[in-house]
This record gives sequence, structure tokens and C-alpha cells, in this order.
Amino acid sequence: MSSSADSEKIQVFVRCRGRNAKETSTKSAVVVQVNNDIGNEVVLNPSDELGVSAQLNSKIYQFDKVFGPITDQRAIFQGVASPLFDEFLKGYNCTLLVYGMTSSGKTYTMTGECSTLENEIQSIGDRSGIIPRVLVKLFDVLNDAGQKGDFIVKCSFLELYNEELKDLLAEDSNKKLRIFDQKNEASNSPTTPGNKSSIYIQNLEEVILKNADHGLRTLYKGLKLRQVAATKMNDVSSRSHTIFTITLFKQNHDTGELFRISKMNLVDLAGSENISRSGALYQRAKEAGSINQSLLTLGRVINLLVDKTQQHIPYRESKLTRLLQDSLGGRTKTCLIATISPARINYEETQSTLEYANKAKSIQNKPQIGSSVTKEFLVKELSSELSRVKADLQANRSKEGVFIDHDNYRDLMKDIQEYKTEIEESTRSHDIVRKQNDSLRAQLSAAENLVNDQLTVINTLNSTVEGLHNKIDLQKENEQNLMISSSKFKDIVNKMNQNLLTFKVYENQTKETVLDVIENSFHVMTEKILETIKTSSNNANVDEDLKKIEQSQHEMVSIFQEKIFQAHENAAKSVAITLPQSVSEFGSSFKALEDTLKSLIDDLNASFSNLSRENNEFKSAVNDNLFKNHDDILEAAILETNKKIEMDTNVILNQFVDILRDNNVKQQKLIHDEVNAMMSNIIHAERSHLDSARLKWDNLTRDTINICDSRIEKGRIEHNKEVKNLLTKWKDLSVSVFNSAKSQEDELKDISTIAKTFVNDKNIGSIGKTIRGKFSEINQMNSNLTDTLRSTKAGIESVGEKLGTDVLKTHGTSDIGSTKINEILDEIETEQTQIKKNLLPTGKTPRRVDSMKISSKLNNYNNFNVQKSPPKFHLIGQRFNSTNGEEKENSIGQSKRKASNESTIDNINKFQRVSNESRIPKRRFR
Ligand SMILES: Nc1ncnc2c1ncn2[C@@H]1O[C@H](COP(=O)(O)OP(=O)(O)OP(=O)(O)O)[C@@H](O)[C@H]1O
Repeated sequence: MSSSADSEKIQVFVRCRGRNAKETSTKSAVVVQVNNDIGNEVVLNPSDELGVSAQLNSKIYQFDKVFGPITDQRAIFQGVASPLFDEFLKGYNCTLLVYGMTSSGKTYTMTGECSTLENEIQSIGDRSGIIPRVLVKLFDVLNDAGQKGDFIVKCSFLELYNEELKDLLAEDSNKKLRIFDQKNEASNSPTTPGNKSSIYIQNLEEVILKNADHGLRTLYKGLKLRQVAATKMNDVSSRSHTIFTITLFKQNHDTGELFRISKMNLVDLAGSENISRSGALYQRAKEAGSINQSLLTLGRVINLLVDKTQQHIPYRESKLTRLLQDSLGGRTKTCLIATISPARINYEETQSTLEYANKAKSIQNKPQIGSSVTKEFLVKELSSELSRVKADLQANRSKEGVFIDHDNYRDLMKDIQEYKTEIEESTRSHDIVRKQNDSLRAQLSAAENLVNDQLTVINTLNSTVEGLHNKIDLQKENEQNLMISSSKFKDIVNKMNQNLLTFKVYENQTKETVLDVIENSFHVMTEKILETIKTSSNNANVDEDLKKIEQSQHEMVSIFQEKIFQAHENAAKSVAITLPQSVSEFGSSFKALEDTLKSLIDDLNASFSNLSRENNEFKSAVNDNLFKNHDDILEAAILETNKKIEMDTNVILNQFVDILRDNNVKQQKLIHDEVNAMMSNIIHAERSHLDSARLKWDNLTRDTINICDSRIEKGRIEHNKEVKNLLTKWKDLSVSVFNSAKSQEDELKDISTIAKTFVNDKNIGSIGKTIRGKFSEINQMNSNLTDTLRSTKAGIESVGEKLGTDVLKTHGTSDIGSTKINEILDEIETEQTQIKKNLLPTGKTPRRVDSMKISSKLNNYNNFNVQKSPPKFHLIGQRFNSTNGEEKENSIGQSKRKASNESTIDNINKFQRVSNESRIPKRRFR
């Protein structure tokens, strides 16, 4: 499935823009020399020199291509991205990175200048960068008539800021992105050859692109999100990295069923500038530090990749290097564009960028054709994506409140659980930090105590030093005395030297005198002598002359001796006079010097013994006092610190809770708004679907109602007719009941008369007893009859109720039957009372009653009731009442009435039976 290739170095390009407004306004000289258009060399010369010395000072870098200030966006695409794009189409994974300091043109190169307003997005323009051009070219090529086979294009867009990943295409910005290593095993998936690990980003939104326009819109949507973040957080763009990834699933011509997967990562790295130069303050420095961490790790990774002896490459030390792992020393075809500024003010950054790029030239990759998937696999993947979306949609349609499908809900809950774990972990690390803080604070307070103690010692030492200073002053005084003494001593020595000089003068004078004596006196004398000798040579008396000479010699020597002696004596005298004085002066000076030295030594000794005493005291103070008896202070300080920290923690936790709550409210509002919008869309769509069906339904309902209405109207008329008939019948019935009641009344009267006669008849005494017994039975029958009549009355009343007063009123009828029966009942009751009265108080045999007569009358009445069951009728106005209900009602009414009639017949039969048993010869009394 994959074709292995030899290793190849990653390609490195440089793009040097022209000076920007800031650089020209500050008159920053050009220190970068490149071909105006395309070349291979960058010469960096920071000095102002020209000619040979400039050549000596400059540094030359060689790259695959170097683009000068006049190179336009199209040329960059042609020169760098297009060859890489061809590889991407062949199935290679490709990565293109732009690297450089802020404002050097990274984003301009990668994305270009474009409007993010949706209605302004048409196609690419002169200033469009690499990504839009790749998207347009990709769909041009794929839709080209010559190209065979299906394809699917997906894209994702993520930002790495402060070591946090952010999905620039996600609707739900709360989903956290995580990087996982994914082991692709050949047996599990047909997608990847061999056992290789790749990176998988959980929750990263991948948009399936329909066409180039859709691709551009998706890109600009992400850029817009990035812009919003950039305006909120100053300068995010220069400190964040973005990766726009295009994934292509392309049908393989040869294998047909297989789709080759290749990815193209287009990476805009964060500004590589030195944060100290950007003047970043603490917080920003922290953030920038993290960005530099990524770039630093990237640099380290590049260095180690270049150094062939290195086995371990620290890809995992930053998210950026983890994401780019396969692009650096991996299986991807990689290009790097280093963007630089030509101006002197950016010299250092430019140099560092060039060094970086120069290193990157040596990185070796082993590009391999990417993996493939089967058509089924792809369809399965797309269907699962589709079903996920459908499930969400379904959930949205069918629920109120929560609009999320189960799987997504589970994912969400998993995320929440992970957040919880993270919070727990941070709480734990917070506790650890707090403990460390506690111990540090304890150490601090101990150190403070130590400092206090030491301050006391220092104060003591200060006073000691003060004493020592005094002593030094004294010593200085002594030294001055010593100086005075020594200068006196010098004077004496000078004097002695003078004396010696005087002595020498005397000596010289003596010498001169001697020479004078010898040269003058002696010579004169000798000449005199010689003259004398010459004059006296004729003189024979030589001896005498010699004697004379000798004598004069002697005289001369004695004069000479005397003169010498005199001179010596003078000198000795002068020395003898001055020397003792000088010696005595020297002696006294020496004595003074000795005294001064002695007092100096004494003072020094005293100082040293003082110092030693102080030192001993300091030592004992340190030994005895330091780190002792501070437990209480320490404990109180610890308690106090703990309290403060606890308060701080609570404040932080409360703030955290508030933030969570606010966030929750925001999210709820967001969900609510989203759902509302979505629901109104869905409702709108459903309504338009339903409109035609509703119209149909409305027409049908209207027709049905009209039909029903006409039928009901017809029924109502028939019913009214029936009711009228019924009422007529009812009137007849009432009249016949009235008549029968009347005849019963008459009969009862007869019975009463007969009873009276019967009671007064004396012949019946013998059977009186039996009859009395039977009479009580008749009595019972009578009361039964009364009950029966009552139930009949209730029946009639219920019929009346059923008919409705309105109907009765409309047809001018009254409750004749029921009134009549009441009257009959009353009469029967009166009659009974009368019979009882007649029978019981007198104790006489009751009069014979024509029970047959009574019985037949009652029978007539009851038979009439049974035959005339109440008429059926329908309640008007209850259009939709079920006929079953009516039937049920009627059948209950009928059965009730039937039961009541049956009991009446029963009673009458009993009555008849009793009457027959007690039958006596019929006699009529008048
Ligand atoms: N080659 C170029 N031709 C014309 N204009 C350019 C060129 N390079 C950069 N620019 C302009 O310079 C400005 C800064 O460039 P850009 O935003 O691309 O820098 P950047 O390196 O991405 O900076 P940052 O790291 O801060 O995001 C933009 O206005 C851009 O249009």
C-alpha cells in the first residue's frame, strides 16, 4: 500500500520582504542582500563598509530558493507550494511551515491578505496566500474532466496558543482538544501500512469541503475566529501557531475500490522574536515564554535531528513538536519558508532566523506515500458521521430542553468527568503548593527571627567597631607621634651627616694644608737648601750645610706637625663639641620612638583582647540564642499564615465557582439561543412541509362537518317527529293511566264499602280468625303494592326527566301520570289506615274484601306499565356522543323498568294467590 522512498532533506526557502513603513521612517539601513526576484543566496552584512572589507564582514547563506522583495504571492505559490501540492496529489503527506520574526510576512505568505466578510469572499486575488491558492487549485484539479475517480476533501484548522489547542472551526468552543498517539495496526485498519504511530486529535472538527468556495469560506471563518481572539487578547496572532490541514481521500485509478489518504499541513508559526526586545511584561513574558518553549523545542528538535548521533528526539516536550513529529524526520515531505526583514533594526532576529533555517536544511525525512482505505470503510466512516449529525438533529426535533444525542451526551459527560478530575488534580497540586508555601513561610519566619538575632549581634558588633574605631584613632595619633619622632630622628641623622661633612672639610683643609706645606714651604725650603748647597758648593763645609738643612727640615717638620696637630685639634674640638649634643639628641629621639612603639603595641594588644572578648561573646550569643526558644513565634506565624492562605484559597475557589457559574449561564444561554434558532428553523421547515397536508385536511374536515351537519339536521327533524309521536302516545298513556287510576279509586271505594259491610256481617265470625290472619298478609301485599306503585312513579319520573322539561313544555304536556299515581298511593294509604282502624281497634273480624277486584285493577295498571316501555330518544346537541352510550343508557333504563314491572307483577300474583286462598262466597253489598 505504501511505497518507501529514500531519505531526502527538507527544502528550505527564504522570503525577504521590502522595508516596511516603520523601517523606512526610522531610516534603518538594509543589511540583507538578496536578488530582487529569485536567487539562492542571502548575504547578511551589518557593517556600513563596502567592497572587500564588506565581503570580509558579511555572512553568506545558501538555500533552495531565495525570494526577493519583488516576488509576488503567485510566484511564491509556484516556487514552493505548487511542487509540494503535486506530491500531495500523488498521495504523500506534506507539510509547509513558515518561520520568522513578527511582521516578517509569515501570515502574508501563508494566508495572504483577504477579507473575512462572507459576502466579499469570491475567489483568490493578487494578495492571497498559499492556503487559498492550494484550495482553489485542489478543486480545479479534482474537478478537471481528465481526472477520474471519486474524492473527498476534508479540512481542519487549529490554533496552538500558550500550549493550549483551540479548534478554529468548532461550533462548540468548549470541547477540549487532546492529542493522542494512535497506533495504526495493519490488521485493524486497512488504512496504514505496518505498525506506525500517528497523532490523533480528539474532538477536532473536520469539515467536508464541497468545493473551493466552501473551502475558502471555511478558512475565513477560522481566520475570523482567530481575529476575534486577537483583538480580545493583544497580539495573539504573533504568539500563536496555526495549522490548516487538508485531507484528501482520492480514489486510486489502479485499485478502484481503494481511496488513498494524503494530508497537507500548512503551518503558520508564532513570531520567533526575542521577548526581551518586545518589552514583554511579566504575564506576557510568561505567555511568550510558552510560545518560545514551543519554538525552543522545535529548535532543539531540529538541532538533534541534524546531529546524527542523537537517538532520542524530544518531540513530546511541546505540543507543536508533537503535532509536527511526522513532518520533522518522519515520513512527510516538508518545506520551510523563512521570512525575513531586510532592515538593520531586525538584524539580530534575521540572523537567528537564517541560522535556524540553515540548520533545518540538514534534516532528513523519509517520505512515503500515505495510506489507503477501502470505499466501504470510507462510506462507513461518512455514514457514522452522518448518523451522528442525524442523531443530533433528531434529538433536537424530538426533545425539549436537552438537544443532544446519547453518544454525544456520553462524550460530554466524559468531558465533564475529565474536567472534574482536572479540578481535583489542580486542587491536589494546589494543596501541595500550599504545603510548600507553608513550609516556606515557616522558613521565612525562622529566617526573619534569625535576621533579628543577627541584627542584635550586628548592633553589638557595631558598638565594638565603634570602640575599635576609637582605638584606631588613638593608634593614628600614636602613629603621628611616631612620625614626628622619626622625623626628629632624621634631623639628627642629618645633623650628624653635616658634622661628618664638616669633619670632611676639616680633613680636606688639613690635606690642603699638608699639600701646601709640602708643595710650598717644603719645596721652597728644599730649593733654598739646594741653593744654599749650590752657593756653598765651593764651600767645603758640606756637613755643616747638611746640618743646616737637617735643622731647617726638622724645623719645617715640626712646623708641619704643629700645623697638622693644630688642624686635627681644631677638627676634634669641633666634633667633640657637636657630637655629644647630636648623640644625646639621637638618644632622646630614639627613646621617644621606643615609647611610642611601646604604647602602640600596648594599644594593639588591648584592641586584640577586646576583639577576642567580643568574638567570644558573639560566639556564645550565636550558640546560645540562635534557633532557640522560637517555637511559639513559629507556631503563631504558621497559624496566621495558614489562615491567610485558607482565606486566599477560599477567595480563589469562590472566584472559580463564580466563573464556572457564569460560564454555565453563558453556555445555557448559548444552547438556548442555538436551540431556539434551530427549532424555529425546523418548525418553519416542518410547517412548509405540513402546509399542503393541512390544506387537504382542512378541506376534508370542512366537507365531513358539512355532511355531518346535514345528517344531524335530518336526524333532528326525524327525532323531533318521533318525540312528538311519543308525546302524543305519552298523553294517551297518561289519560289511560288517569282513567285506570280513577276506576281503581272507584274500585277501592267499593272495596272499602264491601270491607265495611264485611266487618259488620255477623255470619262470618267463624272464619273471622283465619281471615284476620290472611288480612295481615293482604296488608303486607298492600304495602308491597305501594312500593311497586312508588317504583312505577320513579320510572315515570325518570322517563319525564329523560324527555326533558323543555320538550314537555314545548309540547304543552304535564306530568299527569306521576301525579295520578301519587294520588292513588295516597288513597291506598288512607284506605289501608281506614281498614286497620276498622279492624284492629275493635278486634272484630274484618269485613270481607273483594280482593279479586283489587287485584285485577292493580294488575291492569301494572300490565299497562310493562307493555308501555319508555320511548327511545336521542339527546339533541351532543353531536359526537357514541350510540353505544345511548344504547347502554337505554338498556339500563329498560332493565330497571323491567325489574320494577316484574316485581309489581310478582306482588300482584302473590296478592291474587292470597286472595284466592281466602276466597269466600262472593256477595255484593250496596
Ligand atoms: N512580501 C510582502 N509583500 C507585501 N506586504 C507584506 C509582505 N510581507 C509582509 N507584508 C505586510 O506586512 C505586514 C505584516 O505581515 P504579517 O502579518 O504577514 O507578518 P507575520 O510575520 O505573520 O507577523 P506576526 O508574527 O505578528 O503574525 C502585513 O500588513 C503584510 O501585509
